[in-house]
Amino acid sequence: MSSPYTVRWGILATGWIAETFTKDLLTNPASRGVHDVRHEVVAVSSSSSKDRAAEFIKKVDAPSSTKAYGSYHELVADPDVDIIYVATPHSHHFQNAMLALDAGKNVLCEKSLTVTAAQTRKLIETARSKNLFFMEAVWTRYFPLSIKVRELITSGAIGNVYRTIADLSVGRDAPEGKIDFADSNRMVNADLAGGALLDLGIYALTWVFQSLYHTQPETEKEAPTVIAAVNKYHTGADETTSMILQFPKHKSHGIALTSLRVASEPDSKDTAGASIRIQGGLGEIQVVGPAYRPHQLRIITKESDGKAEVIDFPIPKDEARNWGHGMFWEADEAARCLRDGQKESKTLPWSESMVIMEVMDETLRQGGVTYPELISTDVFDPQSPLNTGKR
Ligand SMILES: NC(=O)C1=CN([C@@H]2O[C@H](COP(=O)(O)OP(=O)(O)OC[C@H]3O[C@@H](n4cnc5c(N)ncnc54)[C@H](OP(=O)(O)O)[C@@H]3O)[C@@H](O)[C@H]2O)C=CC1
Ligand SMILES: O=C1OC[C@@H](O)[C@H](O)[C@H]1O
Repeated sequence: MSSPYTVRWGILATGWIAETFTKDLLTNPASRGVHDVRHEVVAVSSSSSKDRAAEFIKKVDAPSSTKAYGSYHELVADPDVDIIYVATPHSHHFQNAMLALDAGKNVLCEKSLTVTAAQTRKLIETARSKNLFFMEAVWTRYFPLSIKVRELITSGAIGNVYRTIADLSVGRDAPEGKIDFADSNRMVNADLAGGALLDLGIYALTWVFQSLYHTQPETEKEAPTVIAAVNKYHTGADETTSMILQFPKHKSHGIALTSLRVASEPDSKDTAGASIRIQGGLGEIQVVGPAYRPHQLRIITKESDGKAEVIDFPIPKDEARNWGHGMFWEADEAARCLRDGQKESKTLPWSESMVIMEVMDETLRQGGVTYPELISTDVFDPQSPLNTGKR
């Protein structure tokens, strides 16, 4: 057997998801049955300080040879790095991903990809013109569970899919009209592109798009129209957003829901029912667990007489590190694309990221949500405070 293709990662930012993703990178791929690719973490950068990057390296138990940088600029200039993982708040994604692409680096960028569709367009154009790999890190798409759902749909297991209802909401309602996040928290802070839609609604949309758009034959791809209802929080960010997406030619509807007030899973024990229901003429696929990290499918078809076939999808753990979150599958996808010279992932192509961003743009427009110029401009500025960390 040939040796696995190795990808050398540079981690941009040192927050919660950077830590989770990097720990996944450091798991043994064999623990999830993967033998064709592997990952090395070669450098970490923090806009706060070099010490913070060094602490992060220790915390995730990365090799001692991993380089610590005190600036994003140094990271993107490192010739040993093949691909940069952008793990800053949404507000920063456009400038940070541009910084990396501009320096000739491939990029995996956290969700939501950008604040505006125009920013996403600019990133795609830049990746294309520089012949670089670029992908939105919607990790859920790469789960074996998601692959199974797409297979079930395209094989006709539930007939034509006419409707998908998907919800990702976290119940953080608090007294006196407040939400249980400090106003400075990235979940509600407009300066960090906070709000339910960009942070959580993207997952509800992911399920609508996987089931009603991605699975459409290439020649029949149809972008949806959207009607949205949006409640705004006092910070200006959206707190509850509901969208009806219509795909007229396909006669299908997607209902994507998100809220910071009510919970899609009030007790986290699956008793509230499936957070995603994909409904076809011949049956239904129910996706159980939070929309970002579901763990079970229930397939109910007319043929099975209403009896559900239940399939569990546990997240594999690397026993040696006592870790496994599920973000490694998207990293494996990025590695395979790099190995095969593909500049975009077939599982989440640039065109689809673009249409999703357009739906989010339109939703925010209908809801009257606007973000500051610094974070919504599509003019790249290497010296933007978003790149230098001078806050
Ligand atoms: N895929 C998933 O499951 C998840 C994805 N996410 C996504 O990851 C991104 C980051 O989220 P998360 O890790 O929770 O955020 P954190 O606040 O925990 O971390 C963000 C990091 O970005 C850097 N940063 C740079 N400028 C700022 C600034 N002005 N304010 C705050 N942070 C700044 C900091 O790193 P430094 O100081 O080192 O530069 C900080 O640690 C978001 O886009 C979010 O949507 C988040 C959670 C789960
Ligand atoms: O991507 C995410 O998934 C998990 C949520 O808790 C988090 O807020 C969000 O950023």
